[in-house]
Amino acid sequence: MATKGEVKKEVFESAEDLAVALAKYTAQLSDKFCKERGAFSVVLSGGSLINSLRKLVEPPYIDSIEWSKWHIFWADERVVPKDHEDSNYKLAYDGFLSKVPLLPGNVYSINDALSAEGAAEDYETCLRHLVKSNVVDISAASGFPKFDLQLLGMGPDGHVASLFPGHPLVKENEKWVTFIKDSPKPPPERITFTFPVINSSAYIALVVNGANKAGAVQNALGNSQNSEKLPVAMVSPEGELAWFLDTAAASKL
Ligand SMILES: O=C1O[C@H](COP(=O)(O)O)[C@@H](O)[C@H](O)[C@H]1O
Repeated sequence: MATKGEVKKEVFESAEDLAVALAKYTAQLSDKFCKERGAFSVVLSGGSLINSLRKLVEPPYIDSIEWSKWHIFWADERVVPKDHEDSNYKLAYDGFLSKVPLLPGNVYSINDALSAEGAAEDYETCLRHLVKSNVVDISAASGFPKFDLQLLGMGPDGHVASLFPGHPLVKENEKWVTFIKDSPKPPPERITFTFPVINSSAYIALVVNGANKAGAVQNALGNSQNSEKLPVAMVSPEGELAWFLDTAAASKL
């Protein structure tokens, strides 16, 4: 287990170097949790993160990772059909999941036939079952599910999952999964993990590329003059937080 509250930060010269390091990090944690728990619960966000996972589908990882022990979840999902261009599931499936030998029953996507409220409730119910069957760990400290690894991206405004700056959902502290119908970034209807679920994680990798994100990175990690704490600055897992930044994203640090 990582040291409680440990924060690591690495800056990479290129997107390629970042992807190589992220694959190594993920593979090492997969090995650790598959040995310790017989399962590896992995949470994905959407967006640019998926492209940063591209090295995992290549040797040596494609052959060495125990893919059948992986269980895949989403930190947030847009309330659209799974074959819609805006679907985080579709993005992950096309770019990553379809290229590795996961068990289809271990991929927990939302029920796209439901409303935003219904889909959030349904996803939380699914998580509660998986906690009972020990597929997902539970945090003794918080009582919220404790995922082994959450792989999160961040928007230029500092949002993580679908928790946006200034939105009341950032303060939700009871629900595991909630919904938003007025997302400032389209599409407007989404479901999202709440901060207590994000912050109960054993490990979080925050993966950020690009100069348009440098301000939000500075808000979280640097000496920003901006007193408003962005959602990304509220990411503080029980275990380890590892930042994977390219030089452009780290340019204001
Ligand atoms: O809308 C979303 O945006 C964020 C950030 O996306 P990026 O393309 O700027 O990396 C993403 O993490 C989230 O899952 C997604 O729904």
